[in-house]
Amino acid sequence: MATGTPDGQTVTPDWLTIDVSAIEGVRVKEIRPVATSNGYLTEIFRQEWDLDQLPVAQVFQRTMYPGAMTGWHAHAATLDRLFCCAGSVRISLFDGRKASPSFGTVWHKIVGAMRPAIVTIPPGVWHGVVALGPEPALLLNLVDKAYAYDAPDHWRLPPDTEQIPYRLA
Ligand SMILES: Cc1cn([C@H]2C[C@H](O)[C@@H](COP(=O)(O)OP(=O)(O)O[C@H]3O[C@H](C)C(=O)[C@H](O)[C@H]3O)O2)c(=O)[nH]c1=O
Repeated sequence: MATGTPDGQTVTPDWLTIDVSAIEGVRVKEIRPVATSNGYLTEIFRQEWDLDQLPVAQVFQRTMYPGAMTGWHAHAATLDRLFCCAGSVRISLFDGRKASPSFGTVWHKIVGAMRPAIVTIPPGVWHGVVALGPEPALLLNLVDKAYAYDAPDHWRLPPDTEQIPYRLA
């Protein structure tokens, strides 16, 4: 056999990814849909899951065409809680908080209708989302502070920025 590199472990025996807490404060809750006689029921968020202690101030839906991408963005004060309810997305994160133990870390999570999960992203963590696969992706965001139309808490970097060691594009 030619020399190669062996795969490392990526999932536990019950198929949970093993790199869940790579970035300080980022939480991932995998959710198992309940099969019913006429479809499925999937919970999205419960306070008692203890992902954070913050309110849900607004819920909005982001529709992404196949292949669409949001550039790198971060919030100074707002916590994002992302849930992909149709299609599939890759959420890429970069910890830009100098005081964080995971400062400088890049981490990715693929979620979607086949693998529901809610991902919480604290302020100061840069994120970019890419819609994967042939279907539009529907992303819900349950934020702790409602969007301010006149002064959005929304900071941006280009997808190929030198400041983050991962190219979204
Ligand atoms: C968040 C929001 C936006 N808008 C308007 C503002 C823009 O004209 C347009 C698109 O919003 P934005 O440029 O913020 O879209 P994205 O850059 O894709 O980012 C949004 O979707 C990704 C996945 C995130 O994680 C962000 O938190 C979220 O803001 O909708 C509103 O009218 N109300 C709102 O609540």
